[in-house]
Amino acid sequence: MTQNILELKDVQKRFGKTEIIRGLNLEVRKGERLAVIGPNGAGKSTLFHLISGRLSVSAGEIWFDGDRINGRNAQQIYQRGLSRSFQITNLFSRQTVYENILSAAMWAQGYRYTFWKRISQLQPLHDRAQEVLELIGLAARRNVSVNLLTYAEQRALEIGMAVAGGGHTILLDEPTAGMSRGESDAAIELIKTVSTGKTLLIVEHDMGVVFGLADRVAVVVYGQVIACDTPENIRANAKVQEAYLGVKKDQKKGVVDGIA
Ligand SMILES: Nc1ncnc2c1ncn2[C@@H]1O[C@H](COP(=O)(O)OP(=O)(O)OP(=O)(O)O)[C@@H](O)[C@H]1O
Repeated sequence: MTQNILELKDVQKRFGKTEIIRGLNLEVRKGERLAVIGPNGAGKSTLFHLISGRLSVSAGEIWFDGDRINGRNAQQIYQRGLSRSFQITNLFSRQTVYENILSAAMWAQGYRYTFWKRISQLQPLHDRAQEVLELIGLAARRNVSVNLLTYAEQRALEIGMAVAGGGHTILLDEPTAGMSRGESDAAIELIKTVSTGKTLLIVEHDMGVVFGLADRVAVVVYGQVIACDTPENIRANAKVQEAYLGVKKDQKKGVVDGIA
């Protein structure tokens, strides 16, 4: 029997009068790697904000690990085991790599940054921060200010901060955006490593990353999931090819082959 770790039931999100998420249903299985793809503006990031508690739903239900989580705040959801990536803009750019990882681990435990001095006594959090540093390959950059890291290193740090809290489910929003092919390949390996034994949801535009990582792919178009299936079946799905790309297969075959 398949166990779902996350379920979205008829979720809606409006900004003012504009409906962005329009009755979205999605089931995520425990331990799977699920990629969320779709055209620009389809609502993928909004969907992640709803799941992680950064935004509240206008209607519908979100269930995570047996609990209804819509209505709970981001930290409560994080503490239940759902970690999401921090954007670069959320990193403390003048703090070191280590301090950023430690801050993320602290936040997951419910500490605020003002507890900084007392945290030196909290050895388990330091141990966790060191473990994550090694996991993401930044141990040698431990004491470097974040603003001196390369772009790829900053993205790796974001992933590290997402997993620092030890959540069993990880949300990553476009973790390879702006990377070269080589950097993306390294990021795929890193994401595989950090998500081993966990559930992963990833919003991703790069189809090489999607097909290199995902067990299943959910296609979001105009605020709804129009298909959720294995990469092979998504590749062959005519509805996806038309709706996702907005073209008929014979009109733009090369591009369709690109996604497929
Ligand atoms: N806070 C907000 N207020 C009003 N409109 C918003 C807000 N956040 C997002 N939107 C709108 O919702 C729509 C979906 O945005 P979202 O960022 O979720 O799409 P996306 O699928 O992640 O797009 P992309 O692939 O380009 O990142 C867009 O039209 C966006 O302008």
